Amino acid sequence: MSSQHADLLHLQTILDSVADGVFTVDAQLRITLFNRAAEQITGFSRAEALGQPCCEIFRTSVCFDQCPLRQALASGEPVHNREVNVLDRDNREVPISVNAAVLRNAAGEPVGGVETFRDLSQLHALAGEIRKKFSFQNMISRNPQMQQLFDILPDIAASNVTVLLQGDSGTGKELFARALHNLSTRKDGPLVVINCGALPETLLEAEIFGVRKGAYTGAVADRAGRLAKAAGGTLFLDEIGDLPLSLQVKLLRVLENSEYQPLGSDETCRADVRFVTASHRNLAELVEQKRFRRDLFYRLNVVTLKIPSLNERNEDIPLLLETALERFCHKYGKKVHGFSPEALELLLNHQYAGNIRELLNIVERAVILCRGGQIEARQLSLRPAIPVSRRVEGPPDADSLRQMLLRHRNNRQQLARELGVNRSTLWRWLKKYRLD
Ligand SMILES: Nc1ncnc2c1ncn2[C@@H]1O[C@H](COP(=O)(O)OP(=O)(O)OP(=O)(O)O)[C@@H](O)[C@H]1O
Repeated sequence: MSSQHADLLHLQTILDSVADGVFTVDAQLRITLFNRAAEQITGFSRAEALGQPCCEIFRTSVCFDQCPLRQALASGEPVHNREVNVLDRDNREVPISVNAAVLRNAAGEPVGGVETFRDLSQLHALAGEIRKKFSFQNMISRNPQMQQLFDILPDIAASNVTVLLQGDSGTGKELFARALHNLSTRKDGPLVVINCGALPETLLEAEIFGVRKGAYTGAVADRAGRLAKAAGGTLFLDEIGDLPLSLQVKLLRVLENSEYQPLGSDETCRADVRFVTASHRNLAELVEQKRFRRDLFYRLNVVTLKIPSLNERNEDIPLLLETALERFCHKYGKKVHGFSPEALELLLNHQYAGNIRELLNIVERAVILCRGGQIEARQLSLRPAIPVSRRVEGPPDADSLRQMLLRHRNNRQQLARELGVNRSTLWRWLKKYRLD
């Protein structure tokens, strides 16, 4: 046996004792070594693999446009921890993490490459289990405060009590409202949502309480309000802090004796709804400022659930990112397996002023832009964080808002996205400064 052959056998024995899959290629990307773990993960035997172009044996989702080996050979730099899927011999997809590096001869010239890879199937299965464990009614959180809310939600839902949800924009208040409805005895009835900040006073009154024909010019027929539409179910009043004082009196009456009168009518109707309300503003403070009726406040906050902002539960960011990635890959038919280490670093340290809605927007945009197997930092286009003071106080000053609106050429959806708020919040801000 030549000494070169003996060296090769030694090397093969060493490689076979490694738990990760390892193969090497020559300059033409033909397989020259293939260890036991590589056989187990791909299902191909060493005899089948040796001498074959690596893309015929090691069939990954990135072979033709983002091959880690080609990239390492082209740049001379190793590629680390790239998550891809490999098709095994039976055409089953196996998730793996890949590293690639250049092999050089004694003179330092590239003569081929080495790829090592780890089977992530078990890790993924475990991640799925963890996600299941921390999911509740379409909401995901491992934060102890949120877990406590998940825990008490079924009892609160069953009690039919009026619930006030307090939390910043994008924290999931509407998801909580839906969960309260779905877990209640009214689940087979309708869940009707109305945003009290999105309509001017008269329209809002007509929307909630309904209109009788002739109540005002244009009211040519009777129109049922959301209170009537929600009969037998739940009425979710979002941004209740924006309800004008005149309507607060009317709502109080419904809460006290279930009675109301549609606009332009003397007839008294009975309401059969469960109320859930939400506000990103502190209602108790609005009461002190005399902008919200104290008696209504006490009626609404029989049970108040405070939903923490995403900054108060950073531990949720990885799970949310992973779920969002899966959701948007499915929506756009893309195969993106993860985030590059730099992208992940940015995402984990970002201040999500728009909370979960902002996180979802960032991932959605990145998935749309992503061409390779993973999301890169440049696809995130993270805007600088909005200062905390602005987040809590509300809109930027009138001038800044006007300039931002101009910059987005009046496209409110884009502007709302930049500010990390929903469109109705932006609508209120524009109205406040008469920019609407
Ligand atoms: N815990 C969560 N897990 C997964 N997705 C979530 C979670 N919380 C919120 N989301 C998602 O984030 C987005 C915003 O949530 P939602 O509309 O419920 O927030 P909100 O507090 O009602 O916002 P706003 O006050 O601006 O109306 C939605 O797409 C929702 O599905």
